[in-house]
Amino acid sequence: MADQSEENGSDFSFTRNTGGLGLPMIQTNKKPADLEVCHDDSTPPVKAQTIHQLHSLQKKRSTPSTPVTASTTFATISEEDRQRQQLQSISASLASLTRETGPKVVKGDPASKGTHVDDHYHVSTAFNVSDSALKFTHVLYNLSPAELYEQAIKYEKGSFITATGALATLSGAKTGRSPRDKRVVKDDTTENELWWGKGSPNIEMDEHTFLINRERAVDYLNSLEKVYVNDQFLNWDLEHRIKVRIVSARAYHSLFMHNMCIRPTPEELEEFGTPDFTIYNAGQFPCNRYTHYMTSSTSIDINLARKEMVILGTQYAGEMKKGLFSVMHYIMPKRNILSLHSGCNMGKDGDVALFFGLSGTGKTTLSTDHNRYLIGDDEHCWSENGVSNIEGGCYAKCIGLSRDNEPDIWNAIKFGTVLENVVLDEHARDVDYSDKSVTENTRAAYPIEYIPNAKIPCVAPHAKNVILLACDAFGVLPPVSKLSLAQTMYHFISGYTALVAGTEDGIKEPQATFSACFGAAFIMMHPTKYAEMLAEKMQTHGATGWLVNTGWSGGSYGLGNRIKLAYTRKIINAIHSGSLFNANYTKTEVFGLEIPTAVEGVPSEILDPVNTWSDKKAYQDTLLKLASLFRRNFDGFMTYKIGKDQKLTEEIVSAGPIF
Ligand SMILES: Nc1ncnc2c1ncn2[C@@H]1O[C@H](COP(=O)(O)OP(=O)(O)OP(=O)(O)O)[C@@H](O)[C@H]1O
Ligand SMILES: O=C([O-])CC(=O)C(=O)O
Ligand SMILES: [Ca+2]
Ligand SMILES: [Mn+2]
Repeated sequence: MADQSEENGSDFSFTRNTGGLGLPMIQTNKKPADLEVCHDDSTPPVKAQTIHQLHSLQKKRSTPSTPVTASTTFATISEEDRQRQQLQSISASLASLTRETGPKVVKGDPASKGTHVDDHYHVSTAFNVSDSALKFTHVLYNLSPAELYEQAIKYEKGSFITATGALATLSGAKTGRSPRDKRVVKDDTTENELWWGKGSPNIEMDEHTFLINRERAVDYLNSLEKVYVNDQFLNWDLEHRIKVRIVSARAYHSLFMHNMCIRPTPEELEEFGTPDFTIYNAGQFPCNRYTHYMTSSTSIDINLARKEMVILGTQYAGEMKKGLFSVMHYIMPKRNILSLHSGCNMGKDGDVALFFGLSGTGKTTLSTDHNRYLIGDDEHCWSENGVSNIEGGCYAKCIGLSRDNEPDIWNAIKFGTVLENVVLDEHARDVDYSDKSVTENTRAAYPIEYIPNAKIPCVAPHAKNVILLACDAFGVLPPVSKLSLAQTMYHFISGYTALVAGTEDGIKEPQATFSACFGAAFIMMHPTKYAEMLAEKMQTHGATGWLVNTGWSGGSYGLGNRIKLAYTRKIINAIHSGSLFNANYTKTEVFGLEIPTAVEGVPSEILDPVNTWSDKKAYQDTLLKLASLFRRNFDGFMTYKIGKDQKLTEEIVSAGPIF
């Protein structure tokens, strides 16, 4: 400290003039009488007799963030009754289906003083006493990010606060979803309603097996000292909002869902009641491979009739996010609302764009746009009311993240954000976003309001542009093309992208992936059901379809390069502004795609990929190869009718490649 000499009441001071050499000389200021007792009485002492009392002074009761309205003051029950009802509801969620007793749940952290089991807010139905009914399961209910940070750091190895304040954590052995372990209960209803068999993501299981896994998860959770419970919402459209409860064993899971689902206000939480859907996440505990249907120690099981999902054997948090998305793909279309694996943003004039695409194609990157309002980055509903985000947060890929390329995402990685599987400096806690040591699928989950231009509530009018993103590692699809409605449907049903298989062991063939509706892993009904709804909505609202290749240019992977993000952004800007709609177009061979002759800010020669390949024969061969992969994939859909008459189906089929 430079200057303390003028501080009030100080007994000693450093002189300012040290002559610039060494430590300053100590001088006494006061008269000898003052020096008899050396004490600082500038502030009164703390009113605490013990260290416990001192600690208890630190915390005060939370107050509601919004004023309690007159109606709720009169209508509601006492605080005590409400707390009891809430615990009863949680206890019911955690109940075994085979025992009459338990579990006993109590609110609060078992580690903290003041949470006693004789607290009057606990529920016990222990008449026939069994061991499991004797113990209490502590419920950590809708904790705040700060509380969850403390829990994670104290109890979950591999949890760290990064230099920018995010919570870095590890998801364990699984660093991505396990689609082959995702099962759906086939009962009399779902047998007819859902898409089963070849190509479908719904692997069947029976009700009985589901109950075995549910019991396993519930017993595991109840055996723990404490569980986390999140009560939250899905879908910003209030008319179609869904209440979800997530029971989990890790603070990481609770904070992830806190960020990803819509966060209720304290008042909404008071009136929460019974959830519409419940997740039991017992991810640390495996399923039993002697159980029927189990093919690994991982099982993610959805039971639509019971409105429940069970997770065993994987801690990857994306299973919860995408499991709920699957559920929305069932509930919403039944209400004639289209669920979409897409990002969404809106311009200042209210023009709305949807960004479809498989993982890694740019939904999050391109919907997060400094010049537009963000509605959401990954999951939406399109209803009569317009477009609404399903979630309350974003889930961005972090590999290669840079401040320059993605400033808004970069800045969102701060206190409250969950950073999965990243590598950080052991001392400074700076994250190295280029490091793939744990996985290539490093991720950041943050509340949507961390993006400065997010629109809250996350709802928008009907879509004007429907942008299909494909990361084409073959390098033959044009950077942008304008699609007819039939072409949009053809490409929507195809759901193409091609990424590179293994980036490490030398150059490999790009891997073509076809995932119907750009999200086959999450749809529940047949793809044509969603396609039909999309066609109807696009027709009604006059939306234009676009195909944007965010992948390779100038050759396939290994020869060419990924299209510069800056160029893709220029293309997207031209779509938003309407200038691309009115541009001049030429038609490509084979795929019959309309490509613009010029886009502002983009070198014209890259707009037709043939120009960027030095080996024209190789280009032609690769183009035909990709076209035949498209045709082979689409064969599986040829027999399905789309829309009210056969005409649209025929148009869609002939909108594919011709060769
Ligand atoms: N031209 C480009 N356009 C879009 N993204 C690009 C481009 N070039 C590189 N990228 C990178 O590709 C990645 C796109 O990932 P993004 O998170 O947007 O995927 P996503 O479609 O949201 O996938 P998911 O559904 O798995 O979340 C980002 O890491 C981005 O930096
Ligand atoms: O679900 C995940 O793990 C990531 C994601 O958004 C996707 O794969 O579409
Ligand atoms: Ca994303
Ligand atoms: Mn996604």
